[in-house]
Amino acid sequence: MSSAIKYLFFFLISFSYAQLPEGFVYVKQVVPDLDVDLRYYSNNNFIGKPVKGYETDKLILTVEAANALKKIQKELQDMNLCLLVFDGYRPQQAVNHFIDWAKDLNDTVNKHAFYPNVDKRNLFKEEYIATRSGHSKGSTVDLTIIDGNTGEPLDMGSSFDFFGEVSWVNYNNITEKQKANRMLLQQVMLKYGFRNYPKEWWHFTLRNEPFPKTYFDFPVQ
Ligand SMILES: C[C@@H](N)C(=O)N[C@H](C)C(=O)O
Ligand SMILES: [Zn+2]
Repeated sequence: MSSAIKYLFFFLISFSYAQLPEGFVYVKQVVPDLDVDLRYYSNNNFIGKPVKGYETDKLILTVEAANALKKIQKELQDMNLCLLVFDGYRPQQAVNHFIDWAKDLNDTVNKHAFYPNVDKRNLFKEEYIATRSGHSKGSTVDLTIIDGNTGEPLDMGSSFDFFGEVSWVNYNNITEKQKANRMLLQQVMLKYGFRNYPKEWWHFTLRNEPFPKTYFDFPVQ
């Protein structure tokens, strides 16, 4: 490719990304081969429709969190595995949408798939959803591991955002294979500086997060 064409290519690419606050990146610019399925941009989530503040399916994180994911992806690829990310930076307006949704107890369209055994009124009380989320600080991710050949997620014993005891990391009544898959995810995430939230096997926060006290609200666009 000639340098003029290269320049044009990067010029055009840069138009598809908005300007982010300093310290944040579009993760695909750091880890181009990362699989992302931003669930809150879709109907496939616990509220059953796209969430406010998610205007595109582009994953955004702090630079530090994205760099850590790059190392994790590399380590997994050496085992013919990859990461699949469901959520990263989450604006406060999205969290506020969750809070408003929770007030309408008649709206249970996706209860069967995401919280069949938890009363909707208890989702915040039981800490499956937070009113002030680590995600809004930009260094928290929800993710799993997929098989490099098939693209199928490893069996973790429950699906992403299945709110209930079966998703607690140390839940015992799952198969040895499911436990081993959870442990692999734990091990690789902890190795590169993340800590897990014990009630959700998929939720990890960078220990040395650069914005530990700031809840951001810029949209995902
Ligand atoms: C909603 C779920 N994906 C999640 O991220 N839960 C934690 C507790 C949060 O809301 O920060
Ligand atoms: Zn999460």
